Amino acid sequence: MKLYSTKQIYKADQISIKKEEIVSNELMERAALQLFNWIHLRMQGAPVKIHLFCGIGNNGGDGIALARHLLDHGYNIAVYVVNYSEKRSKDFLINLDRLKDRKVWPNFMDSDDELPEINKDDIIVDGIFGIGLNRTPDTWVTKVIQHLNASQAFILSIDIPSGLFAERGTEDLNSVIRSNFVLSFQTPKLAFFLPESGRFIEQWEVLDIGLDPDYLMKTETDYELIGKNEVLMLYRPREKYAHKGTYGHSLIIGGSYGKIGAVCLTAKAALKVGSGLVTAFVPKIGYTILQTALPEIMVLTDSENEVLTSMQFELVPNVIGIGIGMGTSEKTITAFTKFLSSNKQPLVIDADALNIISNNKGLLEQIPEESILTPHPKELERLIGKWEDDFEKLAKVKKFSKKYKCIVVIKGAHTIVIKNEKGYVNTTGNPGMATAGSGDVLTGVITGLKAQGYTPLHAAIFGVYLHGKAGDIAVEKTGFQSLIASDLIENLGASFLDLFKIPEQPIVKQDNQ
Ligand SMILES: NC(=O)C1=CN([C@@H]2O[C@H](COP(=O)(O)OP(=O)(O)OC[C@H]3O[C@@H](n4cnc5c(N)ncnc54)[C@H](OP(=O)(O)O)[C@@H]3O)[C@@H](O)[C@H]2O)[C@H](O)CC1
Ligand SMILES: [K+]
Repeated sequence: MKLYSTKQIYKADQISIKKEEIVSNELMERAALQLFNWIHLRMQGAPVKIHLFCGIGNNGGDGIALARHLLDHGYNIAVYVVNYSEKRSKDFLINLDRLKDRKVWPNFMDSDDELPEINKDDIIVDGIFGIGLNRTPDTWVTKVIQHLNASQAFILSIDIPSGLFAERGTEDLNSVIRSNFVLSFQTPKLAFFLPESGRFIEQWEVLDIGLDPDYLMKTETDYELIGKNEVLMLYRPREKYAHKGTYGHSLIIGGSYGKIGAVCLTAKAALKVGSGLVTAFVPKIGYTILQTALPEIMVLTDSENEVLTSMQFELVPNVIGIGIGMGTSEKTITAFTKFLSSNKQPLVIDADALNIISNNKGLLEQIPEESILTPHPKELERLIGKWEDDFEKLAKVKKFSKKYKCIVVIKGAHTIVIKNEKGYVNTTGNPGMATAGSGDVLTGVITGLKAQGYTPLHAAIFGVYLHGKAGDIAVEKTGFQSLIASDLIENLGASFLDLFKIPEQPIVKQDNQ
């Protein structure tokens, strides 16, 4: 699913209005009707108090128009206008008049002296600010927002939680509505998926307000949301006459005393996603462990017992996953530096390999084009430096990806894969996956996919999705706390199978049955 920017949404509005020869408040009416239908379907006329807090722009206009539909259907409403500016939008005013025609006068709030009482069993509709927010709200508006947050009532936000910037960092996090549900028009906003802003959104859904399909289809976006439909297009079916050589050879380089388990996880994950052959290159101490734990793989060893001191081998793998549990001893740093100067194979670079590179940025010039880097937040910071907010982080990673011609996997609740100017936001995964070895498994998954012939970008996007899905399937059986990295590996098969599951259809009973 494409994630359109606010600029693109405003443009889509203009094009739709022109093409369909409609006036702009018809779009607002569509938005309000969609909101109403969503609420009505769930509430079925229940006499719960609904407080609608509306700003003076089009987000507020949506709220005022929604209030009219709720009123017409007998809902118990109270309408407030958070009067933060004199510049009321045209469509807000049209809808305010329509409401007044029904003898409803909203409560105009100009300060926080007049905060209304809200019960925890009431519902709040949040239409104070939408995507037009362009500066931090005034102190009194922030106090209103805090009052709503403190009420414990269910908060339904229109388009975006009020106070949250859709495309830049929010300076004052106290001025943001904590939404239980966001109904977002036409596209979810990028802010919903980033660690600092995503926490304000419990759930979201997109409402289609029929913006020009032609424009939406043709328009390229900077970000895409990756779900099942997107990865199904990437899936490469197996051929009947294939043999193990068809699906490539993954080499996993890593391990040190006490960290051979990490290599076990990576190597096994590479096998489990279908790499034809997997070889691990580890210090001698890993030999028996790997041969015992994973009879399906081959093992090469360094001359040293506890750390890697040379990374030389004769085989020619299709891809190398490197860094897992490797440590950063002097000898390993020297070996890794030498390896980079002669290596021509595609790389998936993780953990200590990233840390070594962070300490010697010149090494970045030596990584092959289209290598995949898989840093967690701390590793990323060592690599690109500190950032002010999540949006600056994304901008910095894009620049980094372009400069070093690599793909960066920014690990997090919504892992984002960046290649040049474009970002792919993953939708699978859960907090149970914040556990030891989860990243080692991801490195194995991406390496194993790359070995089979997926392009580096597709291996990264698909790998991140499968890894998260395996976690979602596993957590159903283990719960968040008990999920461990091995559970992810065990569920990679189920994660593939899930791609082809047909969603269950609701059973519709006929009258004569
Ligand atoms: N295609 C769609 O998705 C449609 C969306 N709709 C809804 O429209 C809003 C966006 O509406 P807009 O009027 O552009 O913006 P807002 O309602 O978010 O804000 C109104 C104005 O408030 C001013 N502003 C911004 N920040 C502040 C602040 N901190 N304090 C005070 N005032 C502020 C700003 O105007 P200025 O000229 O003063 O800068 C805003 O313009 C979208 O979210 C949807 O809900 C349409 O209804 C249908 C199509
Ligand atoms: K809002």
